Amino acid sequence: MDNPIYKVVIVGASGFTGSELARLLVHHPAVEIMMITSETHTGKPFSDLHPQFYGILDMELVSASAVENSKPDIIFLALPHGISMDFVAKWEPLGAKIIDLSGDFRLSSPEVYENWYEKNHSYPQGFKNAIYGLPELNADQIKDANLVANPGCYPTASILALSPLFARNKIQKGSVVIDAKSGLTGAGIKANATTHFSNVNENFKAYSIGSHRHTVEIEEQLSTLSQNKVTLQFTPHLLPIDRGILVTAYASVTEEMNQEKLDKIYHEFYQDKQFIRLRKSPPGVKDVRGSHFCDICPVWDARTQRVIVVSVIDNLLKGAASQAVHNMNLMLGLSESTGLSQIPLKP
Ligand SMILES: NC(=O)C1=CN([C@@H]2O[C@H](COP(=O)(O)OP(=O)(O)OC[C@H]3O[C@@H](n4cnc5c(N)ncnc54)[C@H](OP(=O)(O)O)[C@@H]3O)[C@@H](O)[C@H]2O)C=CC1
Ligand SMILES: CC(=O)N[C@@H](CCC(=O)OP(=O)(O)O)C(=O)O
Repeated sequence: MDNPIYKVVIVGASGFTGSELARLLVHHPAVEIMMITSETHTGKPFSDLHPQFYGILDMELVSASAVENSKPDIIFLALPHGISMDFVAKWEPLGAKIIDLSGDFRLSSPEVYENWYEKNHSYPQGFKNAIYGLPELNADQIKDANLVANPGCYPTASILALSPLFARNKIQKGSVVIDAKSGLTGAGIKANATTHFSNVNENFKAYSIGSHRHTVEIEEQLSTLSQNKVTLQFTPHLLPIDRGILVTAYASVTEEMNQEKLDKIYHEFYQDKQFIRLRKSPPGVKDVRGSHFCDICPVWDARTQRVIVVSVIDNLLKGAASQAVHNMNLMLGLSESTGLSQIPLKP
């Protein structure tokens, strides 16, 4: 018997992660893109907005209201936070599996969400079913999920950098500092004063010090992993590049450490994780650009007695779209790597 072809819908296809989803799904052997939506550009061919798809995906963009009668198997929500939640509330009864790329269902409760996102949550019931979609940590739960909260881009790079140490409770309480840098596509497709060329070009700056919403996402996941409440420092920076995140994480440890021991901890934790590449020298963002890889380099600094871990991802892929496809593969019982074999694009 032939393998089934699953029908997918991309909601918010006019944005950056929506178009990256389309790029991955066009050639995915187990799915067919049945619908792509936009409210602002309804009626236009997708390739008018994203000319790289000319002759490949010229399908017309339709309003999201068309989804209700379309019986999809998978719905990807590539919408801003605060918007996604209404679509989840409306579409959960349709029976399709939903993968939400926004932050609306990533946290432990509506109260935590409202505190960090400074807005009311319109669908608190959704938290009961949502599974945090980081395949390296939660694959078994993702397989059975109907609603997956795809992780944030900074949290993906940060959590993966530190998970092996937290899982074994090797980190000294209160010692973690995460210094993170992101390319501009992390801010979405709509231009604003911060992303204006002359404010970004040849510039480099920190933002949201002590208050970025990804802080609590990282803390919650590492708390669950270590079964201890984690509080950490997280500082994001805006890089004048298109895509890529580089995290440098610093921590003190609870026991005698050396490089060999550190390497062993990381190799054991990630031994069967095909998209984690442990590197001997610090990776750059171009080493993973356009791919689903997360490259990680853990270093022991004997002089300062600290662990320093560098990790890199492509924010639009491992930080968003390819992670969503990885989650879809798990939810559909497909091989995890289906459609995710892109080699990084360098230079
Ligand atoms: N960019 C990144 O690196 C990452 C993004 N994410 C998250 O993924 C989601 C999508 O991000 P990204 O693609 O960058 O965002 P973009 O801003 O590039 O695109 C979002 C799309 O959502 C649609 N949209 C906006 N408002 C509404 C609305 N009220 N109703 C319906 N549709 C709306 C818009 O399409 P239209 O106006 O055409 O309908 C827009 O193109 C966000 O939640 C983001 O936080 C997560 C990880 C990384
Ligand atoms: C460079 C940049 O602006 N990055 C975004 C985060 C990226 C993202 O989309 O995060 P969520 O999915 O959690 O919204 C920011 O700092 O707000």
